[in-house]
Amino acid sequence: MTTRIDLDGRPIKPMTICMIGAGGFIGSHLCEKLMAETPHKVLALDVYSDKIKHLLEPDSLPWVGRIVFHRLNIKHDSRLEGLIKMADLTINLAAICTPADYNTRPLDTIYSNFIDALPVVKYCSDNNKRLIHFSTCEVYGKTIGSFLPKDSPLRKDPAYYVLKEDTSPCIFGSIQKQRWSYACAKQLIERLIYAEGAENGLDFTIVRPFNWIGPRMDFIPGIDGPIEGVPRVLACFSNNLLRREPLKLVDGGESQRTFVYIKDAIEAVLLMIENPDRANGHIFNVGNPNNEVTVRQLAEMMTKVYAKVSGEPSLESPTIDVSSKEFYGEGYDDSDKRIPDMTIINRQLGWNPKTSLWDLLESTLTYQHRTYAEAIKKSMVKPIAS
Ligand SMILES: NC(=O)c1ccc[n+]([C@@H]2O[C@H](COP(=O)([O-])OP(=O)(O)OC[C@H]3O[C@@H](n4cnc5c(N)ncnc54)[C@H](O)[C@@H]3O)[C@@H](O)[C@H]2O)c1
Ligand SMILES: O=c1ccn([C@@H]2O[C@H](COP(=O)(O)OP(=O)(O)O[C@H]3OC[C@@H](O)[C@H](O)[C@H]3O)[C@@H](O)[C@H]2O)c(=O)[nH]1
Repeated sequence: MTTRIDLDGRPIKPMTICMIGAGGFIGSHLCEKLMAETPHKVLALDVYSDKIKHLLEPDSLPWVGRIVFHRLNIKHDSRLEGLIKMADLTINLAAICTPADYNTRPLDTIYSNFIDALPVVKYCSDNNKRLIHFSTCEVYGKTIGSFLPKDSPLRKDPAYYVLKEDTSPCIFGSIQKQRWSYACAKQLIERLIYAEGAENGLDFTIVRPFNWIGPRMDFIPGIDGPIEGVPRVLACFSNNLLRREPLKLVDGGESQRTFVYIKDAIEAVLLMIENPDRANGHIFNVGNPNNEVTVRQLAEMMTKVYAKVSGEPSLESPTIDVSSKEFYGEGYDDSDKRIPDMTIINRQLGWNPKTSLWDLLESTLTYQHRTYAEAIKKSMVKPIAS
C-alpha cells in the first residue's frame, strides 16, 4: 500500500482506532473502508458482529490481524478503558437510534445516548485520546420556519430552515413529546464533549449525520430482526416493497428529509480520521442538501426504483396513510425539514457528497432485493392447514 497523504500534503501514520458500535450500519461501512483502503488497525467493539462477519472471516483475508472484534456491552464492561488506552483514536457510534424506540423506550434511549457515552468521553479525556463522537441532525429538532404561518413567504427563505452547526438553535417539543428524548440526550452529550474540550483540552470531533442510507441499514422485520420491530424509513419501505404491501405514510408523508449515500458519507468520516488538525474542535453536518424529498416522494421513488431492479410491477395503490399515533404510539413528534449547511465541512475538509437519490436507491434496493427477496418469499409461504 502506498503512503497515504493528508489534505496538507503530509504522510499519514498508521493508527489504531477503537470503534465502539462497529457492528452497526455505519460501523460496518467504516470498517470496510478502513480495511480496503488504509493501513489503520481497528479494535471493533459491539454486542453484535453479523454486519462485519465478512471482514472477520476467513483468516485468509488480506487485512487479517488489522481488525479484531471484541464482543462487549459498554454499559458494563471493565475492558473498555483498556481498549481506549490501546488506541490512538476512539470513534463512538453506539446508540439506540431508531425513532420507534424514542417515545416507547425513552429510558433506554436516554441511557444509551447519554449515560452510556459518559465513560467513553471520560476515558478519552483522562488518557489524552482523540474522540470522534456520533451525534445526529436531530439535535436541530424543528426548523424556525415551521413556527411561521403556513402561507408566510419567509418559509421559503433559507435563513428560516437551513441548519448551521454554529448558529442554528435546537428546537424540541414538550417533555410529553418523548420523541425528543433521543435528540435531547444527544444534545447534552455534545455539550459535555464540547465542555471537556474547552475545560480539559479533549481533542474531539462531533459528527451530525443527516439520514445516511444504504445497504445493511437496520433490519427487515421477520427476516433478520423481530417481526414486530419498526426500523428506520429505508428498511420500513424496503420491507413493504419486498412483501408487496403498500408503503405506510406517517401523517401524510409531508415531512422532508435529505438523504445521503452511506459510501459518500464514509468518505467524510475518513477525512476526519486522517486530518485531525482540520477536524478537531469541530462539529460537522454530514448530509446531501441536493437530495431533498418529502417522505411521500421518497415512497414514490422507491416504488419506481424497486419495480426496475426487481422486474416486478408496482401495486396499483403503492402507499397508504397512517397516523403517527397508530404507527409510533403516544408521544411521537417529527422534524419538519432537514437541510444541512455545508460551509464548515467544505472549508475544513473540502468534502462534498456525489450520489443522487435515484442512484443511491438503485444500488441500495438492488442489494435489498438480492439479499432478502428469497427469504421473504419462503417466510410468506403459508403453512398448509392440517
Ligand atoms: N444512520 C444515520 O443516518 C444516522 C443519523 C443520525 C445519527 N446517527 C448516529 O450514528 C451512530 C451509528 O448509527 P447507525 O445508523 O450505524 O446505527 P446502528 O444501530 O446500526 O449501529 C449502532 C451500533 O451500536 C451498537 N451498540 C449499541 N449500544 C451498545 C452498547 N451498549 N455496547 C456495545 N455496542 C452497542 C449496536 O449493537 C449497533 O451495532 C449512532 O450514534 C446514531 O445515533 C446515525
Ligand atoms: O414506514 C415509515 C417509516 C417512517 N416514516 C416517516 O419517515 C420519516 C423518516 O423516518 P426515519 O425512520 O428515517 O427517522 P428520522 O429521519 O425521523 O430520524 C432519524 O434521523 C436521524 C438519526 O439520528 C436517526 O437515525 C433517526 O432519528 C419520518 O417522518 C417518519 O415519520 C414513514 O412515513 N413511514
